[in-house]
Amino acid sequence: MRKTNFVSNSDRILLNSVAYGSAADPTQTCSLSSDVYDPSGCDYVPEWVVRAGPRAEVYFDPEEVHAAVVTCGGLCPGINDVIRSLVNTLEVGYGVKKISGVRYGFKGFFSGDEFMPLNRKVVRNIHNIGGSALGSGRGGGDVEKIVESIVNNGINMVFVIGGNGTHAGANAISNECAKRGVKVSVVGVPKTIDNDILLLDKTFGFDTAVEEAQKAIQAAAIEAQSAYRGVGVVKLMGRQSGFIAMFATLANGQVDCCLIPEISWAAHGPNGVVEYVRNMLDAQGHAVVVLAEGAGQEFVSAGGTDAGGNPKLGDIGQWFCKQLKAEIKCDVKYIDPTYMVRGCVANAHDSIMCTVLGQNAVHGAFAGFTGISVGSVSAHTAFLPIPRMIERERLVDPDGRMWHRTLASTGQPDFF
Ligand SMILES: Nc1ncnc2c1ncn2[C@@H]1O[C@H](COP(=O)(O)OP(=O)(O)OP(=O)(O)O)[C@@H](O)[C@H]1O
Ligand SMILES: O=P(O)(O)OC[C@H]1O[C@](O)(CO)[C@@H](O)[C@@H]1O
Ligand SMILES: [Mg+2]
Repeated sequence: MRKTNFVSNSDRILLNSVAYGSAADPTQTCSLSSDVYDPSGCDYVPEWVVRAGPRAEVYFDPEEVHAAVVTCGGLCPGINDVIRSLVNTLEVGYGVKKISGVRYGFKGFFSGDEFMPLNRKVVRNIHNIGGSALGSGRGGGDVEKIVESIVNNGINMVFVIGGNGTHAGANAISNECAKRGVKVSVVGVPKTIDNDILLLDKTFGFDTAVEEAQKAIQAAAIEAQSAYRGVGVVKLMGRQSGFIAMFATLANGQVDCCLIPEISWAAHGPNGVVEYVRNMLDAQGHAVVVLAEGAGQEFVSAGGTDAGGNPKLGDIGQWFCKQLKAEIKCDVKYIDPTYMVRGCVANAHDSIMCTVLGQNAVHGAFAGFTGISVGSVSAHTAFLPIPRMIERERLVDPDGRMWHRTLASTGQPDFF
């Protein structure tokens, strides 16, 4: 480690960088109006978070470190970039020799699958392929068994790459280790194409997913414009948060209607989306609709949860196309790119972000932090307390400026 540019534990990053933020501002100290951000009416946001970076004093002797890396939940462009950055920083930056990759999510701690030995050579080119070199998975969040594995394998650093659920698991592991007096640093790296983690500027992979989604929307627009009364319908990922749909809609600029989980809408009736599409067809001859997969679940959800405890979704895209075909004369082309927006290599922006996050996660562990995650806050990299980040999913603010920009682009009305 070159002994330059050390960061002090007292260095802070301002979380709320806007003075007198409006009530709909997600980073404001107390939210009084938006029931999306805070049903109780007052959403406390700490003023500062700790600045990430290397510390002059480190808590661990690199010779004695056994680091484990695990990736959980759905895939996201850039996971391999993070793994690569973690390994490079551990090995080259600090001289760690023992790094283990845990296979297929949390259950890899106790499934009997061998850990994958990781070193600079193994990870050299993994960022050139999508997915997770370790395998990812849902389920297996058995904290007792995980901590037993940590103890039995002499692991003292755990890097957990995952979303809200994974971070809840990471926090529980950190707490259980503390309870048992096991000295382990558990550090998260937020991974979600949905961009649904509180307090962060943006999560890695989101940008790439939005970019990939452009291909689907562009194709839908071309199909719609080339057909007689053509309607292009695109369903994009976004379980509870509509960030991908909103950003992809804004970036594309040809979308007539964007439907997201945060905003309820009527399909039928004079103010419904079907009627709106009919009007668009009459007026301009074609229409393009983008739906987040979590939108309109009240019409299609059969209930139930997946192995990670996430709600199982009904197919709103298919359902919506069926309504269109039943009610109006039109030629519907439905595009559901599903996993294509996340099963790909990270773009340059995300790749760099992943490198920065991975490096700082290692700095955090060596500084002796545990139960923290690392993320971009006000354009700086910060260490954040996991519980505060996962109080709930981050959602699109229906009163926020980005959604209003989207409405200005599509020209859509309220659908109720
Ligand atoms: N409170 C918890 N304690 C222990 N483990 C948990 C907890 N919550 C979730 N987990 C574990 O974390 C795993 C990953 O969570 P989940 O499947 O929700 O993915 P995620 O990290 O939220 O990513 P994605 O954004 O893809 O959903 C779960 O499968 C579960 O095993
Ligand atoms: O089919 P899987 O792998 O469970 O993941 C699907 C979910 O994962 C996400 O991509 C989040 O990671 C959601 O947008 C989506 O609903
Ligand atoms: Mg989840």
